[in-house]
Amino acid sequence: MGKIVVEKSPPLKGTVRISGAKNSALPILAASLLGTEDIVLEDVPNLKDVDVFCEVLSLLGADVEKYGGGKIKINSANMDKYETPYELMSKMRASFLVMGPLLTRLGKAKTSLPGGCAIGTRPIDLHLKGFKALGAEIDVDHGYVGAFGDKLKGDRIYLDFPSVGATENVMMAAVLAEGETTIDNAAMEPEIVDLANFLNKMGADISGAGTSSIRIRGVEKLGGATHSIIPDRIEAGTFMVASAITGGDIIIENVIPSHIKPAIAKLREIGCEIWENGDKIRVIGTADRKAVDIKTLPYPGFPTDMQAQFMSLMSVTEGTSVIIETVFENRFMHVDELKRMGANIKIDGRSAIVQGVNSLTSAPVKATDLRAGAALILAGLVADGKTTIDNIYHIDRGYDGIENKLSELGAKIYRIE
Ligand SMILES: CC(=O)N[C@H]1[C@@H](OP(=O)(O)OP(=O)(O)OC[C@H]2O[C@@H](n3ccc(=O)[nH]c3=O)[C@H](O)[C@@H]2O)O[C@H](CO)[C@@H](O)[C@@H]1O
Ligand SMILES: C=C(OP(=O)(O)O)C(=O)O
Repeated sequence: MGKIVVEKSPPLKGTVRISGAKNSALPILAASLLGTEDIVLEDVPNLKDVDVFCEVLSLLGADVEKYGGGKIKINSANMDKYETPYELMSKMRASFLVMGPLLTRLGKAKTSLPGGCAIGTRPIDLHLKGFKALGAEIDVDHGYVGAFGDKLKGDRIYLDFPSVGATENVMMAAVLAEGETTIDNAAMEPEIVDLANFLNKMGADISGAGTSSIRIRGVEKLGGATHSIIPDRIEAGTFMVASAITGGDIIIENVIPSHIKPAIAKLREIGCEIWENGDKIRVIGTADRKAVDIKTLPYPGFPTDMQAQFMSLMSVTEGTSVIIETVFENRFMHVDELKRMGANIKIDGRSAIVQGVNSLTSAPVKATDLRAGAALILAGLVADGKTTIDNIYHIDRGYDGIENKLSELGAKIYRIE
């Protein structure tokens, strides 16, 4: 596995096109197990996570054909396996999203327990609570979790936290259950809406996605669909910060501005100029930035997946910023790496107190998780010298050609073996 090298770069200029959203593509790939006819997905991002998910689908017996250019055809008519092995599960937590579809379509599902990761323990209790409410028996044994139930029955389910994954898994399990299911305190992320739209195209009957109460009326079977994945709001936000941190002037294409409102609002508070025009956003950075405070929250609050990138920006913004992480209990792994580059950050429980410094210096650093990796790239764009980033497989999980896209905007970034 190579490394990414980032050198201090000029202000970024030009236009960048955002890829389809990882966090939509993965649940939609899982949902493709529910249909018995051809499914054609467009604008699927070219990511390691998508490759692994396609491997999982093939292993379960689905036919998966990749055409390039973000187009994938899936047919799950002959899907007959119900077990996902540890080897694939350990590569990507989101593969747990096959549980709901397998359970409701085959009456059984078994996968290895996902375990914790760098950003937190990430339990699955809410997913299991939902499956149980639909009538499934849950069995946890030898590191595997099984869910069994020949005919699921709709029910009213309250999620103690608006978990994105639990909302998706339970919604997918409920589409073929008998009767009506309501998910209360559901997650409201745009990716939930994209998944519901896709399922409805396949013949499901879901209403209320995008609100905190989702109603699913069970149907007998689902067919095929053609669907374009929505743009990745986190990739868009990352490029917005890249323009802000370098004092650049870039146009970001293929973005839905209403999906990324908190990042737009914060960048405006910081002093950047932002223009929204249809599916484009222009971000003009400035050296004269103001410190701001940030608190991550479920959608429509400030996304936890943008916290690390804003931490890099606040590290080189005069004044004191307080960043509070409320979604994951351990999502500050990037702090030590940024400190190695000269950032002045103190952690106090779930808060990071960032005292802006005039400049960062390059250092060999490690991407501890996906967004931490993005934050280090952003810091590298303004640090003196050459920053070498290791463990870049995290970055490849979720960014489609990030170094090519940044290079085209004038950044000095490349990969070495
Ligand atoms: C593939 C995908 O879409 N990943 C996103 C998804 O992850 P994911 O779906 O894993 O995130 P969740 O919304 O489920 O997790 C949010 C919080 O709920 C907790 N929790 C979750 C499930 C559960 O059964 N019990 C429980 O306590 C988690 O530990 C975490 O503290 O939403 C996160 C929160 O926006 C994003 O950071 C991830 O990028
Ligand atoms: C945490 C993330 O993803 P995942 O849930 O796939 O680990 C992310 O996209 O920042």
